[in-house]
Amino acid sequence: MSDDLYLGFDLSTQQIKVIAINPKLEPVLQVNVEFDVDTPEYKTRKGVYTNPKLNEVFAPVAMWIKAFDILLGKMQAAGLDFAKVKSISGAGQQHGSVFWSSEADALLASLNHDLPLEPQLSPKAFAHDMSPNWQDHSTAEECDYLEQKVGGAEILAQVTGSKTHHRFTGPQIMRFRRRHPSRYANTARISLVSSFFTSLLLGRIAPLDVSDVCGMNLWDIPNEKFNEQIIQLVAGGDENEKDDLLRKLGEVEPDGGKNLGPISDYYVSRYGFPKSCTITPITGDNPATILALPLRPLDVIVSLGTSTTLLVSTPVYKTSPAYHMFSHPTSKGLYMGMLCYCNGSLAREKVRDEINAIKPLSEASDVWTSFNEAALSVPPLGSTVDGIERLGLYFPLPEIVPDCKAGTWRFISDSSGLHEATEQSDTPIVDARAILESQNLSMRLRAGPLLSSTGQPRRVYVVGGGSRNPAICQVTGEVLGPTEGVYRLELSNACALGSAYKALWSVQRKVISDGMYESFEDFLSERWDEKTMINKVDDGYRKGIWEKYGEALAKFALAEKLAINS
Ligand SMILES: Nc1ncnc2c1ncn2[C@@H]1O[C@H](COP(=O)(O)OP(=O)(O)O)[C@@H](O)[C@H]1O
Ligand SMILES: O=C(CO)[C@@H](O)[C@H](O)COP(=O)(O)O
Repeated sequence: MSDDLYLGFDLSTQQIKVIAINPKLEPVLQVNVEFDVDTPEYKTRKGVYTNPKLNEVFAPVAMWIKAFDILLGKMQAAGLDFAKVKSISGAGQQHGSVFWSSEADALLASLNHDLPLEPQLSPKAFAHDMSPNWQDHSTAEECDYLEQKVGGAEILAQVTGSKTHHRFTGPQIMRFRRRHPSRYANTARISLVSSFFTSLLLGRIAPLDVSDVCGMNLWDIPNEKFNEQIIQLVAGGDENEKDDLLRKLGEVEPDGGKNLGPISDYYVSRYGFPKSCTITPITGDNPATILALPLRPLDVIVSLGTSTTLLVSTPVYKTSPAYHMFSHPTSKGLYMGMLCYCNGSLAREKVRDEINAIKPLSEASDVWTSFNEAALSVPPLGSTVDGIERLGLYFPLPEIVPDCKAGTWRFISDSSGLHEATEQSDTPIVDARAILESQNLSMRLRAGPLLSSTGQPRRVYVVGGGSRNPAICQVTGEVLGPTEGVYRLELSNACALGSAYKALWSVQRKVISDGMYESFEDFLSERWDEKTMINKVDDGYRKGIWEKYGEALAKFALAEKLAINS
């Protein structure tokens, strides 16, 4: 076995990470750079800036480039032999856009290897210094306009895989054009975070990725092309404006395993990458996550990063305004179904901090100890002997699923129905279980139709920062009730890992016939060793408890309606 290396990067909300693997899929290096900590001069909080008055959330593009410079330096300091790197792929937080200036191509092509990247590209390579972030909720007007013009949420979902969403790139580009007309006019090309990162590695502006392009509300998934009606609406109305936006967006690369070309000479001279190192399209962080595991029908991944996402891989293109469909990142004919929640780990951290404020931590405990004790000390749904149950909704940020303003709502269910409740003396303790239950009840309510007739999964795989938490894993098992249990991917960087697998596959996939390659699924299943990669962290289905949560679904749906209408 050779000692070649394959890299998977991840440019996510709060950090940039890399995993290097060898051809046996074994990780040999993991390094990360945390934006708030390692690039403090940008003064972001959790990797972003917010403007609550306008519901805006955005991130400085220069910070990502600076963080990438730092990450490469850390990889060097860790002794990574860049000369052994055969291929690179990666993952980017989805939906964010980067607005390149007309100087970008020339600047990318003439990088001086004596200098870091950031001062050579920023600000001149960009028509706008910020990237709208997936947590942004500023495009209600644009979403309503597009939905009304195209004929409603169902039609948009059929065509683009999703109804309009505030964070999706089409509505975001439309708002950018209206608010910053001269910057839009000065924009030569628009990348997603994924193709922006591919461009940095290639030294030229890269095509959009086949899966990540589905997070824009612009791509006609069944017909595999941009939807010209929507493009024209986003671009401002006439044919010329439509063509201009199509030029700005550029091509979409249909093959997720494509060798896009060799790495830019900049990295060869500065870090010692081989000239032959290939760049494979960087995709979205969620599409890359499904590449980290050999998924079978009825398996779901729950990704517990800054966002919470539920992901399935399916051959059926069945759309609904309730969830998202994306083209699969490697396999034509397969699709990724997804639910995405804005209030994932940051909402859990808020409840955790409220509990820690009343229950000071002992030296031995970590920051999650009291939260976990609280979550597991309360019975399912906080039930009392006299049949009272408690539910809650915890949205410190406006939520995507359901589309709801920011707020916290607590409910009591008794024989007379569901009532909104005020805070009580045990509130933060009960909240610990209630927030985990409500996050899982919401997934169960909506993912059911994507799964079996009973809505019960075979396995739940948990990945991402929150998957290290045993209480979170247990409540996930209790509510979703997978028949084979809950498994944790031991490497918490699932999307970086899936990306590294994609880089390896792109180089080693066998040619089956003219233009046909060995599928990613076959390639991975042959090499993947369940015993070393995952651990069972919860038994999943518990008779009686799963059914109890099933009965609570209608009440939970009502609680959501009450919160939306409040
Ligand atoms: N033991 C833990 N329990 C619960 N949450 C955790 C734990 N460890 C890390 N996290 C959460 O994981 C989040 C980061 O996850 P990660 O997958 O790295 O996110 P991203 O890819 O979005 O940057 C943090 O917001 C943190 O709250
Ligand atoms: O908006 C979505 C998916 O639609 C988010 O999942 C982003 O892709 C950001 O992911 P993390 O930083 O939480 O990994």
